Amino acid sequence: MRVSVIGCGYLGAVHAASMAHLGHEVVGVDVDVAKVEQLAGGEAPFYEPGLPELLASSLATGRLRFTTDIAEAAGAQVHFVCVGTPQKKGEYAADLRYVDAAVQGLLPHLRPGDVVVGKSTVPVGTTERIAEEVTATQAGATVVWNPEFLREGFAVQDTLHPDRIVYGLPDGEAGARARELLDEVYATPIAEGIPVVVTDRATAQLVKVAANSFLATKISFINAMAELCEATGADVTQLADAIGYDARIGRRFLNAGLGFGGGCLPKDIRAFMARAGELGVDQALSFLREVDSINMRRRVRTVDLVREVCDGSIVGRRVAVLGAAFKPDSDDIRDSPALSVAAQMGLQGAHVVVTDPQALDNAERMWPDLRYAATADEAAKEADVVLLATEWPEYRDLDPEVFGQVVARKVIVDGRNVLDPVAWRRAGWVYRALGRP
Ligand SMILES: NC(=O)c1ccc[n+]([C@@H]2O[C@H](COP(=O)([O-])OP(=O)(O)OC[C@H]3O[C@@H](n4cnc5c(N)ncnc54)[C@H](O)[C@@H]3O)[C@@H](O)[C@H]2O)c1
Ligand SMILES: O=c1ccn([C@@H]2O[C@H](COP(=O)(O)OP(=O)(O)O[C@H]3O[C@H](CO)[C@@H](O)[C@H](O)[C@H]3O)[C@@H](O)[C@H]2O)c(=O)[nH]1
Repeated sequence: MRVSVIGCGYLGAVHAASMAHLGHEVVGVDVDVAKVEQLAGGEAPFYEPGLPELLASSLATGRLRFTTDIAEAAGAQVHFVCVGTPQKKGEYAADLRYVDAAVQGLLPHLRPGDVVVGKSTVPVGTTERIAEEVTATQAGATVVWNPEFLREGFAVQDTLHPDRIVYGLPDGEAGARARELLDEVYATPIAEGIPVVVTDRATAQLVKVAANSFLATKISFINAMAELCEATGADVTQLADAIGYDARIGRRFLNAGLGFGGGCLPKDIRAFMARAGELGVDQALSFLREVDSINMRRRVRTVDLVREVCDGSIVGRRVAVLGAAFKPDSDDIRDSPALSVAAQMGLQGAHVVVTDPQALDNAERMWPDLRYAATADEAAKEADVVLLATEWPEYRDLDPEVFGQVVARKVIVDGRNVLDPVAWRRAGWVYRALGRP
């Protein structure tokens, strides 16, 4: 099938390459000239394991191309909208200007029978508004919502083998026809037995933000327990293991530490709260305000913990921050807890040196005032304190004996609760963590 993918960022680039991999004829469209050139040349514009190989194999089939010209979307039967929906400046609400521009750009190129498939995360009600705009210009086109649940770092695997596929369809013949096309698009994962949940459009939009709200709540729940553990000398990692054995609770997403960041969870829970307010049901989501506060408090607590191990002042202290990305296996620094804490400590007078295996270029662009080093050893040279902020495997696997020779003082704050306190203490380190004695 011929498909277009509008917006080729973390979501769209993987989606475009994956659709070509599944056998479809794909044109990826983006307004960013440099990104399109990179993608067309087979180069991934960001770090995502497996994407360079998928791009290379999909480009080699001749079924995948990239362009900045939206007119080249003409002729595709299915148009995936994958542009960004960031948080508005100074507000909780989502900024829908990119979705609106993408749809406006697409309108003149739609033909009867075309299906516009929203994949971006949008406030409930957006689809219906867009559907009105689309049908006013091209009455024979249909708008559906097919939210995306991929995780960065696992984006290729999650796109090709998702946990579920959700179709938000309009009623009647148009919905039935769109479903046929989507079944054809996802024929391979469907044949693998991936469940397809067919809903109305409002439900599909809500499924996405509900899922992210649940994940954020689970993380903040365990981080709230970490606050209790800090007040009582208990250990949040053991607590998480113990409650996680209960199959109704589950251990995943109960890793306490610096909290959640990234281009999705923080802005999605805020946009959801804003939308609930517009709908007059803000009380229903008032708990998300607490989820957000617990999460942001972890960043403040981390700076305090570093101050504590510096005998009350970080002014002039050398702090090595291991990690800049919002999570391992990604170079994404959007709302990164690691950089947020690094910047705070810098503002408070510490000499901060940040390192990361993949995110240094992005970090330097966004936070030019921080100092950076290529490796953990370089960052930690003569450091008074090391803060593990993003749990990349190379930081989890550091040998405390060897690493101890680099630093000025053997003091480590484990912001992700991934190091073995016994091994680090045995090697002479002062080991501190969030929610752990
Ligand atoms: N990143 C993820 O893991 C992920 C997962 C699921 C859902 N989502 C959702 O997907 C959407 C995209 O997220 P992302 O992380 O890929 O963002 P991103 O910023 O990486 O990518 C967005 C892309 O859209 C392009 N763009 C903007 N306006 C355009 C236009 N008018 N025409 C064509 N291209 C345009 C930008 O240049 C950019 O390359 C968001 O709604 C996000 O919430 C993201
Ligand atoms: O136990 C945990 C699990 C995660 N995190 C943090 O939570 C954030 C988000 O992690 P994750 O959900 O793995 O990353 P994303 O790639 O942002 O994926 C989320 O956001 C995407 C965009 O909406 C969705 O598609 C995914 O399903 C959803 O997991 C990161 O900062 C993690 O460090 C924790 O602090 N503790």
